Amino acid sequence: MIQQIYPSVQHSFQYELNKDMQFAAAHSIPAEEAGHCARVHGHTYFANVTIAGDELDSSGFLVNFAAVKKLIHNRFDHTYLNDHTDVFDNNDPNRFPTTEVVARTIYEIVQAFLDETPNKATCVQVFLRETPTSYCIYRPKKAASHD
Ligand SMILES: Nc1nc2c(c(=O)[nH]1)N=C([C@H](O)[C@H](O)COP(=O)(O)OP(=O)(O)OP(=O)(O)O)CN2
Ligand SMILES: [Zn+2]
Repeated sequence: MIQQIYPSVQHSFQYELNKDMQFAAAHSIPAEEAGHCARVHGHTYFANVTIAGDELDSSGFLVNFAAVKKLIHNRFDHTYLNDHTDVFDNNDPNRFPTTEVVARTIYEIVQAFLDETPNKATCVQVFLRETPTSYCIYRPKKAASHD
């Protein structure tokens, strides 16, 4: 699915960057309702990460494409997602490695990295395809306004 057009996300930033990547990983969903997905099985995940901002860094990048790939692909490719107990938890449905939770986790990893960069870009969308017929889009809620 790389090179497909993804749903667009509304924002008012001047720059928007998109990084496609894929990783092969196994998982199991530890819930009776998951049926055969409760058994260990694998997918080739396709992720599209959308990052936006107004400021470029000293390389003229919003963020280096390679850094985004390294964060996600290098961490999860050819692994068993349930083993990543720093981000997934077989005892907490909000942290089972479902498409929804993996998409949110990719957002959290990318945003934590961006928060440490000088130009502080924002991850505005993660599109995650798990199978040819199933995908999830995660978009963070906008920070609450206090004025
Ligand atoms: N909301 C969710 N539902 C399901 C998830 C999920 O992460 N979130 N995951 C699964 C399974 O892990 C499976 O990987 C995907 O299931 P499914 O799309 O049903 O896969 P199929 O190939 O069987 O799909 P068909 O196109 O219907 O053949 C299940 N549900
Ligand atoms: Zn699955």
